[in-house]
Amino acid sequence: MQPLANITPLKLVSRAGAIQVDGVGHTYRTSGQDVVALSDVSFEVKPGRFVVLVGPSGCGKSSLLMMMAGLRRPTSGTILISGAPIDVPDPNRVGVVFQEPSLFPWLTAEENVEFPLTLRGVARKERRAKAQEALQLVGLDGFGTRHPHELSGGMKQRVSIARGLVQDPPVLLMDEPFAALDEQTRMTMGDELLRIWAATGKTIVFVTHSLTEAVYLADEVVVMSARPGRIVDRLEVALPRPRTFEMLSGDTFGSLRDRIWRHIRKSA
Ligand SMILES: Nc1ncnc2c1ncn2[C@@H]1O[C@H](COP(=O)(O)OP(=O)(O)OP(=O)(O)O)[C@@H](O)[C@H]1O
Repeated sequence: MQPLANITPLKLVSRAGAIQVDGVGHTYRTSGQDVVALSDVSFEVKPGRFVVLVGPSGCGKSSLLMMMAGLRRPTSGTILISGAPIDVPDPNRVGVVFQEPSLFPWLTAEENVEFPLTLRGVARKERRAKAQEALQLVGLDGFGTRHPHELSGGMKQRVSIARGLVQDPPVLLMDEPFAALDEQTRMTMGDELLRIWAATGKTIVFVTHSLTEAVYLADEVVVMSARPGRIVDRLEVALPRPRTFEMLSGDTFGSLRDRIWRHIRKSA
């Protein structure tokens, strides 16, 4: 009989929030010619990590995010979210925030946040309670009855983040969410996002063109080549948390940003 010490204990590991991208490629078939956007992209994200994707314009970052959100099918390879394939959007597993907040102008902030729950037929009282909780999380307590035109750019993006979080998905995908904001608001929103991330423990995959934003936010930066996008580097950001403004001028920060820039310059 096998001695007990040699038996590997069965590990009950929760895969909620884990992302596995395996050999993913994507080709857009247009009437003129095929556009190979991505080729053989593989990486894993452990639950609760903050991963930032960077790469030259047109390298396929948004396409990759759309596939991770179930909004597009890979031409090759597989994507697992929380251990299962993602073939169609599933707001219970993945929340998505885009560059433009894309709020309905005729709905209040609260109603915009509630919208995914309204689509699912959730009762009004429960919808309202969840929307208020999400608005509180993004720092918009008391602004629920305002319409989008009564909110600043940063506040609108907060509403959009609250909408992405309202169904409490373990994964949040963010495609250049702060790109349209002025620099000061963008910095503040970065800190706000880190606060929300720390409070919720979500897995976040965040796309940006800003190398400073990438290093400031990330546990890990994944660098992609020019189209067809492939992964050319993965950098662990070994800066302590909470991140602070002072870190931006430190040597560690500078050398990480330089390393990313060297890849991007080579690809451009
Ligand atoms: N619907 C489409 N039909 C044809 N080609 C497309 C389509 N969408 C994207 N592409 C092409 O696929 C490539 C990747 O596009 P994608 O938007 O994913 O890149 P990106 O890295 O997010 O770009 P950017 O950083 O400029 O936002 C680009 O060459 C783009 O022109």
